[in-house]
Amino acid sequence: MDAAALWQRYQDWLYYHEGLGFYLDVSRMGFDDNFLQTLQPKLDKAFKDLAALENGAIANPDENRMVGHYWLRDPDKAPSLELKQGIIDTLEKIETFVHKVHEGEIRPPKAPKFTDLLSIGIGGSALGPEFVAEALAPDFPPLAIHFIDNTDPAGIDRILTKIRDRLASTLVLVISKSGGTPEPRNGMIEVQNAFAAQGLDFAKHAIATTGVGSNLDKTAHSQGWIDTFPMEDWVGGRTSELSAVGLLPAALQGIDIRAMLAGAKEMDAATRIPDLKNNPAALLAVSWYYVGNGKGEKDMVILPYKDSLLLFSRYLQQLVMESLGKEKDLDGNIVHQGIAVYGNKGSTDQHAYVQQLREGVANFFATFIEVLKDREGSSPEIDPGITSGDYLSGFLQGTRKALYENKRQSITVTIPQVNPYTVGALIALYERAVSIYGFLVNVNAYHQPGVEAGKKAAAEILDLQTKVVQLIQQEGKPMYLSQIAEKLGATEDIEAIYKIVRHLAANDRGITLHGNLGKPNSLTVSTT
Ligand SMILES: O=P(O)(O)OC[C@H]1O[C@](O)(CO)[C@@H](O)[C@@H]1O
Repeated sequence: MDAAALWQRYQDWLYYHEGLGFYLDVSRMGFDDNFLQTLQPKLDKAFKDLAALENGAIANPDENRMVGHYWLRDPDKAPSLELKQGIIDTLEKIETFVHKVHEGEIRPPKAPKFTDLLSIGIGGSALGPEFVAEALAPDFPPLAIHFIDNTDPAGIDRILTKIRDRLASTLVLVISKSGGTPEPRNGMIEVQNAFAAQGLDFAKHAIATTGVGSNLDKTAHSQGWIDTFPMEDWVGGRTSELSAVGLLPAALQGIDIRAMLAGAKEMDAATRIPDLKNNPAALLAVSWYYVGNGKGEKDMVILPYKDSLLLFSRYLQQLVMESLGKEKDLDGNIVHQGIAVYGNKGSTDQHAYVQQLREGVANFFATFIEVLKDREGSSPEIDPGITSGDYLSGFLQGTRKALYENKRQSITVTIPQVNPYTVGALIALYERAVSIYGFLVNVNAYHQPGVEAGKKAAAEILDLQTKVVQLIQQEGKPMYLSQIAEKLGATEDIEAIYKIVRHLAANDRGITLHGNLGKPNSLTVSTT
């Protein structure tokens, strides 16, 4: 396509939303009118299905749940007065609580005010709060946030060491919808130990966001924690940033949560329009469908040219991959759907993996996230008439052009600046695009059976570990791995047994390995 035709295509397809100051450019995706015509019936159906979803249809058949994250920013859209009131009440409760914490009315027993916030959660109960903290937290927030988002002991130590001197003024927020996920439970217990070691009353520092009636909810109530906040049944983890999950930590950091909700509401209104050219979420979903043949054949590389949006790709990774990565479609056919997502930030990535994007395997499409405003205040000139921001902008344009010249397709999302309003809008945009794409490829975007399988397998390993240790202790003499496996009636699990004892031995857990470490069959295992 020559320059004039490309410029025309750019203008023909440019989406602009005045209220949000938001642009979407899909001109560098190669679809044509023919393709769009073919897809139109599916798209019309997706619009209808999505409207039904927003009206309260059961969209998650195997869990018999509604999917209502859209109602969080527009409670009038909730399908019942009770749900609407619940949303309003939770928001007010968050604001009242946060005000009291900031004013020192809710305070720790041994300090005048809370100074730090330790958020414990994983997946959807961490990625949104982490992304928003990185994007929006003020430089000197009323409470500085820290995250424990894994069961890595060294990772937990790192955070606890960092806040050791301020534990007495740390508010701990445990987030878990199910209230039974092992990683946050482990984090919570480790943090409880750290509080106990300093003679601090953990319960007087702790709050939880969780499903009403969950184990975590029960623990919080029975131990007399400061408060609990509900995570509604109809909000999935990966779409929970604008529920109490994300709003509470954001507000505690001094982020304007009403503006986040307003941005999302405005984007929801824009993406509800059943007309491709006037609906940015549909434009995204259709572009993804086109480029990956409706089978996710191309990876989505997210390139935000703004440091504060660094974690957007990690956030989107869960939203997109946990929603769309499915073995079966809604009719039970094996489809192995999904779109792989990765990314970091520009222009940093240009010095890392953009070389491959331009010249290597063409298995991706890029999404540039452009922010028009460089910084608050004026910029010094680096070269005559040129600022650092001009460089950043130039690098974005240059990379987009270089990719296009090599037949690598791209989308460009442009926002005026990074603020609560635009971040709320970005979250809503991708939530809706994922929903539409899910309907286009006919998968249930609201469950995650694959993750459940991994959790089950992990629980079996821990069960096996208990049995292995008991056996070695009972036998009281060195045993070969094959003997352990046989005695436990677990010959198929010999590799797992080997890895269990190797891990225990590496951590001085009362197990020793003798023999050639490179030849597992030669090893004997005994108590230390
Ligand atoms: O909030 P919870 O119940 O602890 O779950 C955390 C995460 O785990 C998952 O269920 C996957 O295992 C995610 O969908 C969820 O965001």
